[in-house]
Amino acid sequence: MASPSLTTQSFSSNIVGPDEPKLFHKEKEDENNQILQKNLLMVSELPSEKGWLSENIHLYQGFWYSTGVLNGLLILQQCFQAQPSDILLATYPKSGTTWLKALLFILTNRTCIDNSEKNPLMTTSPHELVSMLESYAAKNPMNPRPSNSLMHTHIPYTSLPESTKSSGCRIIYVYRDPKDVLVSCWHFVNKLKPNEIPQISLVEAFERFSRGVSPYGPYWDHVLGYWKASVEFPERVLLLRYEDMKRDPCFHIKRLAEFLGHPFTTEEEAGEGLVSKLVDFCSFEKLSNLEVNKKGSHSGFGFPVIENKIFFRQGQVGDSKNHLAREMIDHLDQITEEKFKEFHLINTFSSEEDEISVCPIDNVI
Ligand SMILES: Nc1ncnc2c1ncn2[C@@H]1O[C@H](COP(=O)(O)OS(=O)(=O)O)[C@@H](OP(=O)(O)O)[C@H]1O
Repeated sequence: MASPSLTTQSFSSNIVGPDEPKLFHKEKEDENNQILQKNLLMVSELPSEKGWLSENIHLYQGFWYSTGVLNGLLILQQCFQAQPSDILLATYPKSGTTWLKALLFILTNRTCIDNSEKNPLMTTSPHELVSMLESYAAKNPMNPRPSNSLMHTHIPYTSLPESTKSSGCRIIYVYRDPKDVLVSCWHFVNKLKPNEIPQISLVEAFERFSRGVSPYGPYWDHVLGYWKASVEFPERVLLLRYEDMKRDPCFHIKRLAEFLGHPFTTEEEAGEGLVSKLVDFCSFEKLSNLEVNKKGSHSGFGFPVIENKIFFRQGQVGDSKNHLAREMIDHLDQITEEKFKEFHLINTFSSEEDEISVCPIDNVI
């Protein structure tokens, strides 16, 4: 039997609709601008560096953010109210967000998994179905809570709004080999950037990523924040690793369902049951080949139009070996070892790297 849905799905947004009186629009716009101005003043006093795209990024509470994201984060810290039934997916960028958004959406709406129009994932990007909190808050500063209880953020654990910790809401954190994260992020940023902005080279991206100066970086502190929380509050924070999920997705989906308090039934787990259907539907091959993800677009991250296809590239473990030189790989592995050693997260990525053939350094662009 299918388990009940965990979320009340409503695809309406909290943005003022077209029927609202013009005056209301104007007042709302003025209020939004006041909040923005106040936050910008605060941001202007923070340490800044050149970002991966054209604009500067700022150091706030030990992590780097673009101005728009930081504005969203400040709004969330000021007034976001989490509910105990909320489910928050947290990730460092390019660690499996799109995949987990799709999986969690289906997991919490188990009745609608099929290839018909009734399944929202057939026609809508996972990024539209599961809102990113900081981006939503920047657009809706007076009411920064999306209507769905399934939400996503890239914000590090230590900077999350207090209510996400005190409410007891569930947090699922996915992390991935930092070398693959760097390469995925570099490809993404260069696809996202407007034509008039020059590309960031991989060497430059590597240098900044290694120093921790990357969007929401340092990567290592990001992972450790959630790792520590999962050790302290295992009933509230679940850590998943992209590579483990690729190896045995069914096993980890079952873990996920149990963590959310809605384990699968024996029937759902068996053979071609719901678990394997769900895993197949959310696989890279299936999702990336849906019409909506090949041809569709949505707005977000401060961009009016983002093509859905740029969230799907290869979906493989270890692609970084095709881009990074041996020296770069060794350097990133060394940082990972130093940072993670005392927390027993050491060498979690070594098995993928044993038989790698790597790019000569001169070939890295
Ligand atoms: N369904 C599925 N299964 C496995 N892997 C997938 C899936 N969908 C997307 N991807 C790969 O995930 C990478 C994008 O990361 P994110 O989704 O975290 O990006 S973002 O933070 O939301 O921008 C990016 O990784 P790379 O291919 O290495 O660049 C995507 O290809």
